[in-house]
Formats: sequence, structure tokens, C-alpha cells
Amino acid sequence: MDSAGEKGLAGRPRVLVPEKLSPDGLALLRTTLDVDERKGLSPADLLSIIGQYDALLIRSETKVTEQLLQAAKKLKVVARAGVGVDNVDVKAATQLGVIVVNSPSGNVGAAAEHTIALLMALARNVPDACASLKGEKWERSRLVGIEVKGKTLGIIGLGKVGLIVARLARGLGMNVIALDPYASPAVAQSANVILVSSLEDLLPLVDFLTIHTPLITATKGMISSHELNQMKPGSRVLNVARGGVFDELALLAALESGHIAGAGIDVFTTEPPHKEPDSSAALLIAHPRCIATPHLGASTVEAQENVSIDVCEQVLHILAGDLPRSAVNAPLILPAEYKTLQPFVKLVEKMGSLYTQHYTGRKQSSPRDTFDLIYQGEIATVSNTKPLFAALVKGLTAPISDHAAGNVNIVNAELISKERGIFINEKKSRDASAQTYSSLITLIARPPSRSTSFSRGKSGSVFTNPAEAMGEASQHIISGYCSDNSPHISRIDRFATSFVPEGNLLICHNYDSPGKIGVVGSILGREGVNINFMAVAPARYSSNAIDVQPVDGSITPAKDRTNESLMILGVDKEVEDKVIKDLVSEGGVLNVNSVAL
Ligand SMILES: NC(=O)c1ccc[n+]([C@@H]2O[C@H](COP(=O)([O-])OP(=O)(O)OC[C@H]3O[C@@H](n4cnc5c(N)ncnc54)[C@H](O)[C@@H]3O)[C@@H](O)[C@H]2O)c1
Ligand SMILES: O=C(O)[C@H](O)COP(=O)(O)O
Repeated sequence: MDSAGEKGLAGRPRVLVPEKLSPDGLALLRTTLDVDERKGLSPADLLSIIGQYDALLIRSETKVTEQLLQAAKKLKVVARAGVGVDNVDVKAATQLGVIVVNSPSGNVGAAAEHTIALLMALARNVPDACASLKGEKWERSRLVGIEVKGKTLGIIGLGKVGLIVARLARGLGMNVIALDPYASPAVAQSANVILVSSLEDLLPLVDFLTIHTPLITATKGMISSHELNQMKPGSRVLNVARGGVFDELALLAALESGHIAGAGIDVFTTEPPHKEPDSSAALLIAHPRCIATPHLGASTVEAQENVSIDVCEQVLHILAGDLPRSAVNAPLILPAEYKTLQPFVKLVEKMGSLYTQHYTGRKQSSPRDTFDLIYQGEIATVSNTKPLFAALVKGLTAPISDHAAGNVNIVNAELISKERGIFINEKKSRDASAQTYSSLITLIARPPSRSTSFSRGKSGSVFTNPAEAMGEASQHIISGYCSDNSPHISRIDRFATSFVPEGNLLICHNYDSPGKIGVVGSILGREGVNINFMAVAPARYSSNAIDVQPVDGSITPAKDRTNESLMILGVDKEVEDKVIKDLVSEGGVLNVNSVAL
């Protein structure tokens, strides 16, 4: 404990820094704040002292759990000097009113350069050659490498790091193809990157594979045996994103069989891996054809200066009562609008997140990035719909990015949607006569079309001709309303329903048949999954168009689809892929999507 005691010197706010941060940023803080650098604290030590601090500055090692945040009675800000906030319970921080900030771009160049360093080290056997020579051997023929010029690099995740890697690889003379359902085709084209729409299209073509996505449900274990087997024999893989995007044991097996010739890995499921000597991470590192570095992607002098200054400036702003520039949990809504708009902001965010997870998960990865956001009834009289627009951008991007989505706010939503190639037309209808609800919001998603232009400018337009929203059969619809201040989903495509979009949901598409609910329930029960609620959604619309009225349950809505319905189950935990496979194979469900809202 330092001598300043609980209040700090002269009652100045106190900042705890439990990890190594560049001194450049800390110097900014020291002029007005008390800064305690306390490396090597155990979780218990941290818990016992956190109550004294106004700000916590971290990198990737400190786990900011709900328990820690609850003990942090004075804490106003958690500042992550880097990109990934997967070590911070952002939801708990938001609930407790603690602002989380990060540095979204301060280290992305460093991460990209480290990826290229591993790529070249793999191609030319640099670590092995160095060790051999230091062992007083001279093994020139064993250590013959390959050239990267003319080879194909596959990139999964063409965000900030992925795009820099692409440009650097093009500079090395490589061909670059990428998979990212949310990448802007124009940006990809400007970097001479060919975008593909599925792993099946990417994997067989590449000589090197690198992943630059966040670790989220859709990317966890994204590359396992099935995917590795689709790669060319002798190809090589890189991971400078997060441990867990590759299944480490599957990668180890592919290295052992020789199918994968080498792996360059910076990040692991267990960090540091030696804490658990038998962990998959430790076994992978031990393999002779794995080149491993201890999470060094961001560890350059320049990147550490950037991120340290970036987050320390934000800490100063927050403690002075100002808004930070990169708050992961920034408000979407101003206090004056809170009462009217808050439930609808929540609804639209959930609709966006449901859309991304239900329709554009990696198993159905065709990009659909043109949206109509249609307000009907009382909500159409609101003049400032910016928070709703921002909520949609946030909801659409949250499931695919661990920080860009968090950084969406009313100031930057339009820019972020433009950068990500998300086109949103807002439309209003004051006519609620056809509606059961006082306010109804509908999201229509269409495959990109050349005639669509980016437009928030249309937000004031009155949507009087429902036929305008009639579109191709390939479009998708999600509608929702608010009741008692809580959001409800009322329609998914042709299916009419009513459920609160909250928590872990399973969306099962099936043909109605007696006993189906029982079979599904017993498979989930066997796997220890509790069902919190169930909503059945019959096919009550004949098409995915907004002006189609629901038909009476007794009327056949679509000749050959009479028995189709959705079963929406609220479950108590994330459901594993194996259980989803069982629901399809044993339960006779047509398909199942797991979403977390
Ligand atoms: N090793 C390190 O030290 C280090 C340093 C910096 C960043 N990182 C990590 O690198 C990752 C990427 O960072 P960034 O700044 O480029 O993030 P970003 O948000 O700019 O880019 C992520 C990209 O992944 C795409 N994506 C999401 N889900 C996808 C999916 N299922 N399939 C294909 N693409 C998908 C997104 O559309 C987005 O374009 C993060 O996990 C970050 O934490 C690691
Ligand atoms: O997400 C990040 O910014 C990187 O993984 C860097 O993590 P680090 O700050 O612990 O080096």
C-alpha cells in the first residue's frame, strides 16, 4: 500500500496501473492524478485494493470481472491500452456506470507488421535456422525455404489489422484474397484484395492463412480439422488475433500429420501457456514447426506510446467530466431524449444484432448490407431518429467486432456505417391504421444493389407507399414493438411471433408436427440446457414483404409451406455446436441458429 493512503496525495484522484504501460501517457496523468504502478498483483490483491481507485489502466492480462467492478466503488473508468476488450466485462461495467475506453487503432500497424514477421519467419525457417547455427550446426540443405512472391495469402477479417496485412503482403508480391462479410468491397478493391463469400471458397486457394477477427461466438474455433483439411497440403497458418480462433488441438494434429507445414502463432487460449503444461496451447507451442511469440503483436515502442497516450488522454477527459473519444460503452442517447427513445433504441439495437447473428453467421455468410429501417405509428413522429440509426449500426456490428461496435455513438454512427459498407434508408409512416401496435419498427435487409445509395438524408421522408418496400424474395424482415418499456420481436420473415430479445436464444426452423416440442426439450434437458421460455412463430405471412398482412391462422398462408414454423427458445447458457447438430439429426429440426442478445 502506498503512503498516500486511500485518498491519494492532496485528495487527488487515484489511478491504478497493474500492467506495463508506456511512461509517455502516464506522465500526462501525473500532473493532476496519483498514479500507482503495481505490477504482479494477484486477482485477490487487486480485489482488495480496487476500491481506492478512480481509474484502472490495463492491457490484456488483467481480468476485469463483474466481481472486481462491484468492489470498485469509486471507479469511473477502465482504460484498455490496446484494442481487444475481451478481458473486460463491459456489460457489468455499463450496468455499474463505469466507462470503458480503448485505443482502437494505436497498435494495429504493429500487429500487422508482426503478422508479416511471422509469415517471413515461417517461409524461411528463421527461428529453426538461428537455433541450429547457435547449436554449432551448418544445415543449409535442411533449411531451404519458400518465397512468398506469387503465393496466395488468405485473410479472414479485413478490418484495421487485416487491411494493413493485405497491403503489406501485396507489397511483397503476394496475391491476397479475403473473407469478411462486413468488409467494404470498395476498400477491398482499393487494396487489390479479392473478397470471397465463404471459407469453402477461400481455404483451398491459399498458401498462407491469417485471421484478424475478434474472438466472438462466430469466430471461436472457426478453423478446426474440417477447415484445415480443405487447405492445400503444405500450406501455412498465422494467428496474431486471439487464441481460440484456431482449434489448437486440431492445428497440432495437422502439423503432426504434415498437412500443415508450419504455424506462426502469437496468441493462445491460455496465456501464459506454461501455467498449464498440458494445455492445448502449451502442446502447440512445443511442436517443432510452430513458431510462437508471447502475445507480442502490439509490443513495439511506437505502438505502446500510441496506446498509452491515447487512453491516458481519455482518462483525463473522463475524470474532468468530459466525453472520451473511444468509449466502448458510450451513450447512444442524450438525457433529454432518454424517456421517449430509450426502449426503441434498445429494440433497434437488438433487431440489428438478431439480424447479424441469425442471417449472416459464418454458416450463411452471404453479405446483405442494404437496410430499410421503417418507423410506423407514434415512433414516426419523432424528429431526431439519430439514436435509432446509431443503435442499428451498433446492433449490426456488435456481434462481429469487439470494439468497433462499442465505439458506435450518435456522433460517429453514420461514418462507421459508411466505412463498413452498411447502407441504411430510414423511412416513416404516420399511418398506424394497419398496425396492431401504437409503434412498430421494421428492418428490411436486401442483398446489395448497385442502385442503392447511402442515405441518412432520407430520414425525414414519409413512407406512404408500402409497395416501395416490396422487394426480391431474397430479402429478410424483422419487426418489433415496445410494451412496458421492453422490446419485443413481432415478426421474423414470414413468421409472426412475440418474444423479448434478451439472453441466449435458439431459433429453430421446422415443420410443425406433434411431439416436436417434447423432442427438442428432451435433447436440451439431456445436455443440461434449461429452457427459460418458448415462443412459437407460425408462418402467417405469404412473403417477406412489409405490406403483406398476417392471415388468419386457419387460412393457408403459402400453399407448399403450411406447416412451417419457428420455435424460439430462451435458454440459460450458450448451446454448443454438438447440441445444435443433435437437434437437427435427432430432433428433426430443419435448422437451428444460436444467438446471444
Ligand atoms: N496480437 C496482438 O497483440 C494484437 C494487436 C492488435 C489487435 N489484435 C487483435 O486483432 C483482431 C483484429 O483487430 P482489428 O483492430 O483489425 O479489428 P477490426 O474490428 O478493425 O476488424 C475485425 C474484422 O473482423 C471481421 N469479422 C468479424 N467476424 C467475422 C467472421 N465471422 N468472418 C470474417 N470476418 C469477420 C469484421 O467485419 C471486421 O472487419 C482483434 O481480435 C484484436 O484484439 C491483436
Ligand atoms: O488487443 C490488443 O490490443 C492486443 O492483443 C494487445 O494486447 P497487449 O496490450 O496485452 O499487448
